[in-house]
Amino acid sequence: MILTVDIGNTTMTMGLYTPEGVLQFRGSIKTDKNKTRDQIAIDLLDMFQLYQADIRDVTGAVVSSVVPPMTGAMADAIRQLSGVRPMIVGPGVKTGMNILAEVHNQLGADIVASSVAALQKYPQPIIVIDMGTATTLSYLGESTYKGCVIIPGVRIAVEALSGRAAELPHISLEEPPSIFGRSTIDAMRSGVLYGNAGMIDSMIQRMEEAARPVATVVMTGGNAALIQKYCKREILIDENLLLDGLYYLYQKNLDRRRKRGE
Ligand SMILES: Nc1ncnc2c1ncn2[C@@H]1O[C@H](COP(=O)(O)OP(=O)(O)O)[C@@H](O)[C@H]1O
Ligand SMILES: CC(C)(COP(=O)(O)O)[C@@H](O)C(=O)NCCC(=O)O
Ligand SMILES: [K+]
Repeated sequence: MILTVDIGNTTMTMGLYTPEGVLQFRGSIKTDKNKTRDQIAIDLLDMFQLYQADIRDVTGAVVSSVVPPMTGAMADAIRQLSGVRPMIVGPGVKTGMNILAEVHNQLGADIVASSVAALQKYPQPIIVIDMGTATTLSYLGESTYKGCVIIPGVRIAVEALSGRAAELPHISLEEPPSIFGRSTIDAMRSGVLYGNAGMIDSMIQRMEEAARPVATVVMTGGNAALIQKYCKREILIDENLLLDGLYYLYQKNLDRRRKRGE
């Protein structure tokens, strides 16, 4: 079994794949930079117990992280529990994808993983949208990562607004009765939901104008379902995109790791 783990700024998501690539379970736990290695190990054990799987069946593991202080602790915890040394997505990992980036290792490991998965799963050119802590849109064509945009995420934008405007409350993101807010809360909900959806539609259009029209727009991340339903463009939702990418990266690098005796 192959364990895949993505450490994002809000959640750590874990998935267990069979060697053939069938996802057995996917679970997530809140990201917390202050956790010790032991606490992370307990989180892993809990997740396996919850989904009635045995961590000793893990024969390979792969981790992507955009939270550097947690990467080493997660790798250590996986090694302690399964005896497997995880592959860390970063310099030295073969992606099979040409990356047009000025500083190669600056590109987030999560963006690398979901781009690899999108190229494997969908017709090109592709725009991959990750609605996580940050909202990112990446443009892929000719098996090449051509660049991305990074935008404040849906939740952090609305939290910043509530935090900085004395009369604006913290709100839950539910559908307002109409685009015209007639209470403060509905006005904020309308602004956040339709505003983010409109921004996504417009960014897709601008990226297509700057490159070529795309064959696929695919969205993932914790806020994907919330925003996709208000977008005018047809957008696929793929909740497993990032973890699938980690599984593919693991498979692509298997021979290389074997040769190095890892
Ligand atoms: N069940 C959920 N668990 C965690 N975050 C969620 C959930 N549903 C929606 N969200 C929202 O999704 C965002 C986090 O998305 P996620 O893809 O986990 O981010 P990251 O990859 O940055 O950790 C947050 O803005 C959060 O408000
Ligand atoms: C853009 C991100 C903050 C998104 O993180 P997330 O919302 O998934 O937690 C992350 O991919 C990151 O830190 N990237 C490094 C900078 C770059 O990709 O260019
Ligand atoms: K995540």
